[in-house]
Amino acid sequence: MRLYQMADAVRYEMMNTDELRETFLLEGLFQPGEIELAYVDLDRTVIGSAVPTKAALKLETQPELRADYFLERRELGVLNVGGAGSVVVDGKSFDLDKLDCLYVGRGSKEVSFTSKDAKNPANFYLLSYPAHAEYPTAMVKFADLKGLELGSFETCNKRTIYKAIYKEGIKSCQLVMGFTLLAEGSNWNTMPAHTHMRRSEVYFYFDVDPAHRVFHLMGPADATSHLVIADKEVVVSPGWSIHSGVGTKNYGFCWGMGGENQAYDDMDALTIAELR
Ligand SMILES: O=C[C@H](O)[C@@H](O)CC(=O)C(=O)O
Ligand SMILES: [Zn+2]
Repeated sequence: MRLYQMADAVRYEMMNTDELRETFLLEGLFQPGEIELAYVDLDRTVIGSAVPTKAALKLETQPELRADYFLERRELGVLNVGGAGSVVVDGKSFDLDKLDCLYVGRGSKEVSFTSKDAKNPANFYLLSYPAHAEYPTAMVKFADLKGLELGSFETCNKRTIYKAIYKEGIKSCQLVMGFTLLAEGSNWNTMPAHTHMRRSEVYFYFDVDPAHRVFHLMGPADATSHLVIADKEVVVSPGWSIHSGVGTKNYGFCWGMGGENQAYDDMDALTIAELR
């Protein structure tokens, strides 16, 4: 498992492009036939991917966790952004089509991933945090999610927010997770931007056209930087950082958070005019 140590807002100010990318950006996830995992010291986040092809992939415990099994002290969110697949949790199978989301509760001993068609494999995005209690494993289908419409065509930020794991949805200890789809012709996410010191956030960009990129904005409001990112790359956003992006074309992204306070709208809002 790769280990990431987050920089604070002081070190951030001194970092060049390569250092920002090495610290805050995760590349190279979603390898066919593999499970990839990264451990981030901030909020003890584990970020990963599972792309099963012909054989099932098993979520094994990792030496760095010092745990008998992966979810001994953790909970897990799974979002499928690929072809149809299944997640089997302690013998119970959940079928996930594209944009279906699964919560796997603490204490689940065996988790494995399969694809229906190895030629169009499932792409499971994984996000895990420590958990103090067990909540039931539960799935929510994309079709059953009620979208929240935000933004407008005039400001190029028309998008729909789908909340899956949160206070009024699937229950969890600290994980809050959902995804946002940009309308065609809109390219700004999370603008006006915000911070939330109570939670760190992880942005996983998907459905980014291979010829296009998203300019992800980060940093404190008065000292922003950007990371140019391609499809299926992930940015870690500490509580002091804004997290917003503008694509050269529309795209989707999964947002997930760990920390305290699961109220989705617990955000410290910034005006556009405050940004530098
Ligand atoms: O804390 C919440 C998150 O930053 C996102 O949910 C914001 C988002 O998806 C958007 O505005 O497009
Ligand atoms: Zn946020």
